[in-house]
Amino acid sequence: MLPDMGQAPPVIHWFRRDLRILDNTALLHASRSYPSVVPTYILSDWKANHRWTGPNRQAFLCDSLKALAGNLGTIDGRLIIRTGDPIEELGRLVEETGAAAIYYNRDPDPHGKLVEEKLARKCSEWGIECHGWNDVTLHTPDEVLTKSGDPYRVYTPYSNNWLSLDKPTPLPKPGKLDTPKNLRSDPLPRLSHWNLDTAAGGIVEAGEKAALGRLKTAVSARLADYGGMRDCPSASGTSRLSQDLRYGLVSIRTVYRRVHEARKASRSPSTRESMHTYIKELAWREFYMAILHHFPNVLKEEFNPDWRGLPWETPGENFEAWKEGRTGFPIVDAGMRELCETGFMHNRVRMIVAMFLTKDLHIDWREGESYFMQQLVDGEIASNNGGWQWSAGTGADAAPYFRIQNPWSQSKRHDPDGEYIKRWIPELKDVEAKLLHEAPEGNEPLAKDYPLPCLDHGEERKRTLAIFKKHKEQLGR
Ligand SMILES: Cc1cc2nc3c(=O)[nH]c(=O)nc-3n(C[C@H](O)[C@H](O)[C@H](O)COP(=O)(O)OP(=O)(O)OC[C@H]3O[C@@H](n4cnc5c(N)ncnc54)[C@H](O)[C@@H]3O)c2cc1C
Repeated sequence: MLPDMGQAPPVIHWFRRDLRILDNTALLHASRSYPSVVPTYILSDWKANHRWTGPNRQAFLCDSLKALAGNLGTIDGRLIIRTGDPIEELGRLVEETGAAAIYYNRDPDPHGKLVEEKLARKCSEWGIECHGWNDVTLHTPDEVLTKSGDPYRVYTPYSNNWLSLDKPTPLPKPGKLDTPKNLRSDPLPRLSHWNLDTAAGGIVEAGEKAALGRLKTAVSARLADYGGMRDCPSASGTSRLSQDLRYGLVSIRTVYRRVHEARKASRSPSTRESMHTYIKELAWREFYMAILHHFPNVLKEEFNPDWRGLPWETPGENFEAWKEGRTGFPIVDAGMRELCETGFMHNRVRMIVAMFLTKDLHIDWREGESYFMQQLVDGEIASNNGGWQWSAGTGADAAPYFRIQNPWSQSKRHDPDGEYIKRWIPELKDVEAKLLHEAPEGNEPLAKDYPLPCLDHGEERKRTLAIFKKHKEQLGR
């Protein structure tokens, strides 16, 4: 039996990475253009193993969908969940509901874009409208180009241009959605839907309300000293909004606007400077999305052609030790354990562990990129690829290959009292802080049950320089 839909046909809003009702471009347009909206989420049906995701992000997705279903109820909407191929499932839903259009916010990832192209073709076959909106970024990749119309390859000129553009303002909450009754929905998913077992225990709370709470805390208590604290992994000095931006629990317009207004209202030059620094981080996010858009080959190869074909080592025992936080380098191990236990790692430490993997263990950045995608709740293809290629020295505007961070001095500089290290490595809680930032003398481990360093940083640094130099010479550069 067809659902009771009254006279006018409904429209489908296809939720993807915009799991909120406030300031949601496509949802607002759908609700304004049609009297009734079918809010839909299509679950993927891969099982157990995925190269690009894992239990932490899926657990956060499950909880965010649950929160979304609740929020939709407040505006007479009902979340309809289906499972499988999005085009087939949307086609079925169009048939069942007689929907006149599909609305969605565009996905910046290459796979998402292919699906959108296919959907547009299908919608014209089905004789219905198809409306995609930019919502994930403040500016699309094609809005921020050089004077000659080319994509930027370097961050600073990109960000100068990006900062100079007028920013879109947040949109209001939609009115009533009046989702047709009697539509079938699959149940809200649990991890078992993907045959996944358990996720990390320390994942931040999911859902739009929690994300707006984090934004409020960031603006009122963290960003005034962002410039001073953002490199201190033991402090709560950053916004912690990355997973919220990844799933669209809060919109980038709202984040920008709140920070921009707080900055304007502040009389303190250092607060204003800090908030400006924060806004420039939002530009890094869009820079990497623009790189992925214009140069999708970065997912397969090095952005900088000079470094394609470098001889990486086969991952072995040391790769496992890196993943498990057992390398004997306390700052590296603390970061990897934070990742395991919370699905998050502080940015400064991400850089340290990524450089350690590529420059000390000589393991291909793609191995680290994939492992991060499986663990991170905020796993974002563009930022993750950008971060890994930056650390490996192979990416757009990357650290030059010869600037190899020393994990011991990084640790001393950014975690001088060892607070972060001791938080994640309880075996080291009684070790004097200064000993955490240098290779232990002789063959004495820092503590019982904590391993000796798995390598000599000085030696591996020399090897890396030699490998990169030889590769460059072979290319005749
Ligand atoms: C190897 C490596 C892998 C990374 N992988 C990811 C990833 O998968 N997803 C992800 O969102 N970020 C990634 N980053 C960037 C950065 O580490 C995180 O965005 C940041 O730690 C999130 O914490 P926050 O929200 O408190 O950040 P804040 O310091 O509060 O920054 C605010 C927002 O700006 C954006 N941002 C900040 N720094 C960067 C950056 N360097 N590149 C791109 N965007 C940035 C994020 O959206 C972040 O939420 C990676 C960095 C490295 C070095």
